[in-house]
Amino acid sequence: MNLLEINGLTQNFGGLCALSDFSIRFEGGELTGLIGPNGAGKTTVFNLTSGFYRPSGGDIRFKGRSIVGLRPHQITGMGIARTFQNIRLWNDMTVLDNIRISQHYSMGYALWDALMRTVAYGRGEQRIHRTAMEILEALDLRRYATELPRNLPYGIQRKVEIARALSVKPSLLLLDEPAAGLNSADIQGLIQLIQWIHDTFDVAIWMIEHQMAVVMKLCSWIKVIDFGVTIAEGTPDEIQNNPDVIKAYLGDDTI
Ligand SMILES: Nc1ncnc2c1ncn2[C@@H]1O[C@H](COP(=O)(O)OP(=O)(O)OP(=O)(O)O)[C@@H](O)[C@H]1O
Repeated sequence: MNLLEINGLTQNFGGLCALSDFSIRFEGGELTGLIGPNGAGKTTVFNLTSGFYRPSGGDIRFKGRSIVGLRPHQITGMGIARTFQNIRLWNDMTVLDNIRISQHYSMGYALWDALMRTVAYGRGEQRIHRTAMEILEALDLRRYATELPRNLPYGIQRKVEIARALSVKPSLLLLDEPAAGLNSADIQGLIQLIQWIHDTFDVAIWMIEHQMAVVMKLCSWIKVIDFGVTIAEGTPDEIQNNPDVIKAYLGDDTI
């Protein structure tokens, strides 16, 4: 059984076909890239996979089950976590609370427990706190636990967002332009971090990225879309030398 299987995914927005007949498979453990020029439909693919949009056509199966029509939190609960192109942290909550809140889908207790502060509630909260601290420790973020995200450098905010996604122990992690807005030193750190996450956790990573150095360094397989249509897929070498890809990006120049 494939971890993720997308077949014939199509998304129309009014008269605009943002994505057409998109298919991909993950067996588990891959580090795969999704690239394409601005407006190609990349984030649409992630929004569909994570339940933010309901597709106009096609199917998305995760661990053998169709997830079309499920709510984002249900999909997260099944094991797909994501980050966003524009960082979406709760700026009035501490870093620790940002991580804790993302895990509440798996609390294992009902509203009643929360209202009555039952033993199950207490245990659930302790487990959430422990997991959050472990993930902060693992990503070397513990010192920021009590800080508000808005007071942190952009590169650290990115890392916190990745930590939050990882804290739900996903089997598939979607990273939407993780290098956006980072300086070159932060980008080197990000490359190392993503590689470390991939080597350390049992997680497949699917990444949208405009920074070719990041994609080419990290991904063993890359899919390219343009105007919602898949125009190429292959290894970094194959993609860099693919004339259709070069044309889509730069006309007649190289990437
Ligand atoms: N909710 C929406 N309503 C209408 N049009 C949308 C919506 N979301 C995306 N689009 C359109 O769909 C197309 C694909 O957008 P998408 O954000 O998926 O592209 P992208 O490849 O992620 O672009 P970028 O690299 O610039 O982030 C664009 O023309 C965009 O304007």
